[in-house]
This record gives sequence, C-alpha cells and structure tokens, in this order.
Amino acid sequence: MLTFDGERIPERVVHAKGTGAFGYFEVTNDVSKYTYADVFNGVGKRTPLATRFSNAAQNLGGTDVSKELRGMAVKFYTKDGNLDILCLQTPVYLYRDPILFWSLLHAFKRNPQTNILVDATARWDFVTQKAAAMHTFFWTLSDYGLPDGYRRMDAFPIHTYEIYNKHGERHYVRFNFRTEQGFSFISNAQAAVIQGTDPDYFNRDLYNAIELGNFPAWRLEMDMMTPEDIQNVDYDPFDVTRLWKNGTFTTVQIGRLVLNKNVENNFRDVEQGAFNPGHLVPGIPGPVDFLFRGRRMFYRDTQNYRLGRNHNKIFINMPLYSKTYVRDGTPPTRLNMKNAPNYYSNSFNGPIPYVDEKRPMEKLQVLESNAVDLEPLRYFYNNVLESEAHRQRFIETIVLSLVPVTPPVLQNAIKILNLIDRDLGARVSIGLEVALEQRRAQQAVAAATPPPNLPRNTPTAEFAADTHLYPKNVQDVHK
Ligand code: HEM
Repeated sequence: MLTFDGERIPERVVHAKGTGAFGYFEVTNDVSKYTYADVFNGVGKRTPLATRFSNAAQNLGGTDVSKELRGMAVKFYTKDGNLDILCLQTPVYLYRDPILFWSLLHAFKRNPQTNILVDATARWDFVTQKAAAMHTFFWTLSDYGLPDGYRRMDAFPIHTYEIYNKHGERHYVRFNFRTEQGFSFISNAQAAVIQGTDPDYFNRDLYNAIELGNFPAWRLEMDMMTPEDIQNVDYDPFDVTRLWKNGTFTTVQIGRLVLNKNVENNFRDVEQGAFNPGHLVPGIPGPVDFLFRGRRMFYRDTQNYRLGRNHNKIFINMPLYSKTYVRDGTPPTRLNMKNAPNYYSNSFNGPIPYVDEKRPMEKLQVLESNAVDLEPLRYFYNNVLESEAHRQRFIETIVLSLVPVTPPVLQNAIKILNLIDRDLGARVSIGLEVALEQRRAQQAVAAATPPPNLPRNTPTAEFAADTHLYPKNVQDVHK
C-alpha cells in the first residue's frame, strides 16, 4: 500500500502527455562529404533509436485532440554516444531569447486562478506583445496545428545545426523529418467529436499501427547552406522564428526513420526518457544560436529535478557504450563501474574529455536584427496556406480563439492582424463581429449560465498601482 502511495513522479513541466516507440534509422544516401557523424554514414547502416511523441501544453491526463505544438523526440543510440534530436511539428519557433520560455508556458498553460487550460487572453497577449511569436502561433492555428495523429505530421528540429566532414569543412543545415504516411489533419468539428470519445486518440493511433505491422516512417532530409551562403543571404539563417527563404539553400536526403516496436512498459521506456538536445555526436556539434545555448542547460536541469541526478543511468537513457567517474548520487547507481578508478586522469583506461580537433573554430558574421518583421507572417498567410479553403479554416479558428479575449488584448490583436495583411485583418474583424453577436444572443437566452470561457480576471489600475505584494482582501486576512 505504501509503495502504491508513492508511485507518481513529477510530470514533465512541458510536453507531459505523450507516448513512445522504438525503431531504427537507416542511411539511404551518402552524405559523408557533409558530416562524418557515424549515425549518418554508410548507406544501409541501421542505428537503433527510441522516440517520444507529445503535446506541449497538456498535462499528463489531458487530451490529444487540441490545436497546439507537438513534439517528436528521437534518441539515436549511435556508436559515438547518444544523439538526441528534439522536433516540433512546426518548422519555426516562437522566440529567439531563451529567457522567454517560462513566460510563454505560463501564458499557454493553466490560468493560476481558474486553473483552466486555455486562457485565450493570456495566449493572445503573449504573442501580440512579441509579434515574431505569432508566426509559430499561426502554424498551430492552421491545419498543421492538429494533424490526424503523430504518424501523419512532419517534424522539425528548427535550429540551424552546424555539421562538418572529416576534413573539417562546415555546412549549416536545417533537418526535416517528412512523414511517409502523408500529412492529413483533423477539422475543428471532428476534433470536438473525438475529444468526447477518445482523448488518447494520438496514442492509440500510433500504438495500433505498430502493433498491426503498419510501421510508420519518416524521411530525414537536410536543407543546407555553406558558410559563404550563410553570410550572403539577406536574412538571419539562425533565426528560429522564420523559415529559410526559397532559393537560398539545397536539400539532401539522409535516410529513413522507421518505428517497428511498441514499448513494453510506458513508465520504464517513455516516462523515464530524458531527451536532451545537448546530447550531440562528433560531426554534429549542433546549433550555435542563443536559444540553443539556453536549451543546452535547461533540459539537464529539469531532468535532474524530474528523474534525479543519475537519470542518464536509467536504462532507456544509457548510451550503447559508456564510461563514467560517477559512483554515487540518487539512484540508479548500480551500473557505476564499481571499483574502477573514480579520478581523472588515471592509468587504467578511464574516460577522457572529448576534444574534437577537426572542428573549425573561425567565427561567422551573420546578419542579425531585432526589428519586428511581419513579413514571415504575411508569407505564411498568402503562401504557406496553400488554398482559399485552408485560409478560411484558419480564419475561423482565429475568430473562435479571439471570442473570449478581453480588451485591450483584443484590439491589439486586430491591429497586428491588419498590419500583417489587410485581407486577414478584415476577414477576422467581420468574423469576430458575427461570433460576438451570436455569443451575446446565446448569453441573453441563458443569462444564468456562465459562458464556457470566463474572461480573464485582468488586474485593475488600482491593483497595478498597489505596491503591496498581495491584493487588499488577502492583506485583510493577514492583519
Ligand atoms: C528556450 C527554449 C526551450 C526550452 C527552455 C525548452 C524546455 C523544455 C523542457 C524543460 C522540456 C521537458 C523535458 C523533460 O522533462 O524531460 C522540454 C521538452 C521538449 N522540448 Fe523543449 N524547450 C525549448 C525549446 C524547444 C524547441 C525549439 C524544440 C524543438 C525544436 C523543443 C522540443 C521539445 C520536445 C520535443 C520536448 C519533449 C521531449 C520528450 O518527449 O521527453 N523545445 N523542453
């Protein structure tokens, strides 16, 4: 009984709800002139891997069927150690400065007062305050925000990775995992039905497909630029909030990721998984941008908290071959190399720090700008949304999400939508008028019933002026 009482560990602070599967990566093309990473070299070579798929904002018991960011995390067990590549289903990310992470998640997860998950005012407030973030937000409000299962979405590590070959020649790449199942999506109306009957729809779909031998696969390709290209484009190719412009890069296929085995135990093989983008291998030193620098630290920290200091000794996280000087600490500590010397350096074949002498050290100069640039958003609306039907569904979803938003966030959102594109602004404004009118009519009919989304309890001017930590009523209680 006491053992059962302690069965829970903290859920992931983000991406808590998910599922996983095992598989392999097979090299299909010779990319040795771009990288000497063992995992991507030798046509036909297979490397075992573990994956985890997730929804970014849901808690463990949440629903799969919501329009939001989704993750596909891959741990390649390579001969040179683990390579973890963490992807989202959007090819862009919300901001460049890692410090914004907690603000984003506070705005996008549960309201601290009502404990309701979708606080539309907070979400729109966050993205309209930092307009570059609207690009990723747009992707999630479009059909791409709710694919028909994890199997049918593409996945992008987003950052521009540095890679180099055995001669130390560099390239800069954006990796793309393209689903071989083909992209398809769930409409808002279908989502409402599935939500009521099968909130684990995504988990079930992946598990069943693998169990039936219908193994899902993704093609891994990379968009590439040389160091010269990088310095000659008229945008910052390390900027995670925007796409690389068409015509400025070439694309090369590397191989295929195939999932062919379900996990035996979700807690052991998925919940305890610690995917860390800082786990890189020789030949792929990784992204050099500021956001990634933050991410190199955050994952280790959160996993120390969630799983303990020795989380890389949990079976699912262990590299194929590993040596360590760590003998003590929070369990698991069994596989700790027992009586081998626990000091560095030693005469008994202990591990030595990894120094890659092939890695070129010259600095790059790239175009950087902190100006607010709405051009990627205009491009998304007019070009990435490939049809009028898709644009219409996108506008309907925006309208739906703006209905509960309170002023002045609402006015700000309309203003920015107009600045992005007049057609977009006008169509959202008209749709919103109609939706608000309908809501007013519904409220008049059912005056006693509270609306499904209560407006955010925005701080009043009086509250904002109050220099005390607590609002008045709490101070009264403490008197
Ligand atoms: C400042 C930026 C970011 C921070 C601070 C951050 C932080 C985190 C944290 C704390 C977790 C939970 C990890 C765990 O408990 O094991 C997580 C999970 C995840 N992150 Fe990020 N993240 C950031 C940006 C990104 C980006 C740009 C991507 C993808 C391109 C990404 C993809 C993922 C994925 C896929 C997971 C789920 C991993 C799993 O399945 O266990 N994150 N992130």
